[in-house]
Amino acid sequence: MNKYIIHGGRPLMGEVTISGAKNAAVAIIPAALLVDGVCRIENIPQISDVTLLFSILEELGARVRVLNRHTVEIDSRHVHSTQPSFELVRRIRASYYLLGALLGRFGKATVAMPGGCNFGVRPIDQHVKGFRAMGAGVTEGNLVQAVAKGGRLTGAAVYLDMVSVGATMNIMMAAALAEGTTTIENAAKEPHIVDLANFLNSMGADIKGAGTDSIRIRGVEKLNGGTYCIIPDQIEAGTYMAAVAAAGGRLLIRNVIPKHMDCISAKLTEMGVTVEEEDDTLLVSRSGPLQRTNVKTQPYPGFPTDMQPQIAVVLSLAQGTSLVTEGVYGANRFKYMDELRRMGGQVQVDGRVAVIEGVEYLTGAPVQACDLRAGAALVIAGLAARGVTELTQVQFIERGYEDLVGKLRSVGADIRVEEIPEAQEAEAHIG
Ligand SMILES: CC(=O)N[C@H]1[C@@H](OP(=O)(O)OP(=O)(O)OC[C@H]2O[C@@H](n3ccc(=O)[nH]c3=O)[C@H](O)[C@@H]2O)O[C@H](CO)[C@@H](O)[C@@H]1O
Ligand SMILES: C=C(OP(=O)(O)O)C(=O)O
Repeated sequence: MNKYIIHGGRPLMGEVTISGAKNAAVAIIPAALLVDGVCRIENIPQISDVTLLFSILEELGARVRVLNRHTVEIDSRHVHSTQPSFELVRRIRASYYLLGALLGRFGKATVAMPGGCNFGVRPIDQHVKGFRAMGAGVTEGNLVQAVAKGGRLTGAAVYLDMVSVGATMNIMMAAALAEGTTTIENAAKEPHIVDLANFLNSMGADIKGAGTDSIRIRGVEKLNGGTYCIIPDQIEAGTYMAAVAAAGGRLLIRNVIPKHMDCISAKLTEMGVTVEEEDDTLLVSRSGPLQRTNVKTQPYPGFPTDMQPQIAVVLSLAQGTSLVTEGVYGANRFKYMDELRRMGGQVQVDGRVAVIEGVEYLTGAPVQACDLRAGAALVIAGLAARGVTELTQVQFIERGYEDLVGKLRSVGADIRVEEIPEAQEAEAHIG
């Protein structure tokens, strides 16, 4: 296991290039199982969730050929299993997409309940409701088993009880090869929903309305191979923006879709950060003091929950008192606040609301990542803090950020990876 050692207090200066979007890639890779041909996928981020999905697909019989750092070819013509192994599936959230993809293509799937960041219970009842509406029999337990009546799903009208990214994408996948038309109402509108629809359409699907709250999928007989390039990662870009806001400096962020960043740019601008947009870049700088503001996380185009910990760290350094309301998950997404307190953050959590009294500076300390974005937020805190921060449990960060340490080092951050000796690791586990 590794840890990150961060010497804080250096402004970030230079350029950083954003990788492909994690939450698009982790849907598009399983969606390649729907394709009876070869998909060439470009701009794949090099993150551990992606590596794990490749292993799962290979185990099912798909051929995954890595062409270069960011391009793969997936050939799903010879898939021979619809039951990925429990051990692999339970490590990531996105494995729920295996259900929609396998059920859509082969009429059956047996998949363990997914893992991912632990924010308390993360049910998949809306996914299951959609599959059942489309004529699947579904049994739930540690394993979710789904079988389409007559071997093929039938198009249906699905109204989601809450806006769910996962359910919208999973139902879209299942419906792509169903008999007839499926509609999803109250659908999620995140950029990765549109990206998945574009991927499937480029392979021959007939999906309209992605990016609105009403999506219509006309089932087709077959999807053929093709080439697709994944969108840039909104949250990775937002994380670098938050890092400049907290540590100061001036960063040119390349390979972004500025429209996707509006919800984050608007908040940072309110706080006194300068954000200048060009075609596919953002120039972000902060020299003066940070101003307080309130943030509430919401489905897109609202402020993303996956940026909540990072913005909270920035607000912990702003003048005055800010409120951060977690509108998508519950208080469990505030677990990292204990670690921020160790660094001198003045924060209190009351249910879904965190009250943040800005402090003049944070102080480096030994802290632990409890999930992916919490880990990224603590890196940002470490970059801005006085002194040295030692961050452990960084495997969470590596689930979703490609080479975070290398990219930060290239813009002047003093951060390095250190291996934790086995003896120390064992001690930490006993403690
Ligand atoms: C792999 C992936 O893309 N993960 C993202 C996805 O997670 P995920 O797809 O799990 O998130 P959802 O949008 O489904 O969840 C939104 C809310 O709805 C609830 N819910 C969801 C489905 C369901 O069947 N029943 C139910 O009650 C969830 O508990 C949560 O409170 O979107 C989240 C919200 O943008 C992001 O934080 C995650 O990074
Ligand atoms: C919550 C996240 O990921 P996952 O849903 O994969 O756990 C995230 O990307 O912030």
